[in-house]
Amino acid sequence: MSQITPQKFIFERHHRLLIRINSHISLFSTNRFFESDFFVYQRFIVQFNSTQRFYSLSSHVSKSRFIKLNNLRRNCSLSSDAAAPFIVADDEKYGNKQVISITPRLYDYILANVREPPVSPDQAQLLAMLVQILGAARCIELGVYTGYSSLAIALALPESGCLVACERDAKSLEVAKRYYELAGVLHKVSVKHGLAADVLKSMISNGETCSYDFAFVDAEKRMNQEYFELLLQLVRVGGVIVIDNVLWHGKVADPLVNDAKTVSIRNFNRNLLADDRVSISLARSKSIKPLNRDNHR
Ligand SMILES: C[S@@+](CC[C@H](N)C(=O)[O-])C[C@H]1O[C@@H](n2cnc3c(N)ncnc32)[C@H](O)[C@@H]1O
Repeated sequence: MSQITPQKFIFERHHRLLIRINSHISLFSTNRFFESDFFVYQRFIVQFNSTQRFYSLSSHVSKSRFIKLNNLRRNCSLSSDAAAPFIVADDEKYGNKQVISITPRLYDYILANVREPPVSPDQAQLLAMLVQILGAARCIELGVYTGYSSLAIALALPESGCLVACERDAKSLEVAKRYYELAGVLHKVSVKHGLAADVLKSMISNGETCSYDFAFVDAEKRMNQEYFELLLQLVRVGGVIVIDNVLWHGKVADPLVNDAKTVSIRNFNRNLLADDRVSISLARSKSIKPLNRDNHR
């Protein structure tokens, strides 16, 4: 149950977020800025080009501060050692999550592949916050595992909301369902056991196009392009699609790494950059998934 805590207390941890949604989304957390400065962006947030809105969740954050913080981050990043390895720690304090330094090479990759690199709070908070800001009622998650991120989404949904949670591994789903029940959100979650692409295709055939507000993609990385195309049909204009771990532990920026998964993520990132159907932003997260989860991808 401790996994639920960060989402439950999302508004009580004094994170100040400024989120701008017009041609892109910018996110940053002012009070966590300094401690998290050296961790990488790893998640694309995709929004359909439509709305011209401005959300300020903190009246204390001015635009000039935004610019100042961005400049500072840039200086810090550029001062890091070119020869430093990407992976700098496996920190017990953060549940043995792997953290990554921004080296000049990775930073260059970020600059070349995103329209604006923002800063964000940690993963589940970001998902829950996006769901709340969007006023999302219908969401999709691809890749549930034991339910951590889907729980964050389900908790942020209204009582009448619905999350389609898709996972190919039945055992993981059983664990997830136990936590949905314990958290009192089981009624909001429609669990789909199967391959994500097949589930999305059947949702399209069932006439569910343009009926979802939000999607989180965290399943088979090599399928990201296909998931994305299917989700573009299911998520409404103005909706948001979040794609996990697009920097792939920094490997996308390493020309010496050319395994199939890395190449496919690299190609997907490049395609997304050129895709004018959507606005994109790359959100930094403080932590990367625990190493042992890689076995499930
Ligand atoms: C990184 S884990 C998801 C973690 C989860 N989103 C969370 O934060 O707790 C990836 C999951 O995707 C599932 N998966 C991988 N390929 C899949 C596919 N083609 N269809 C459905 N699920 C898939 C794996 O079984 C694994 O449980």
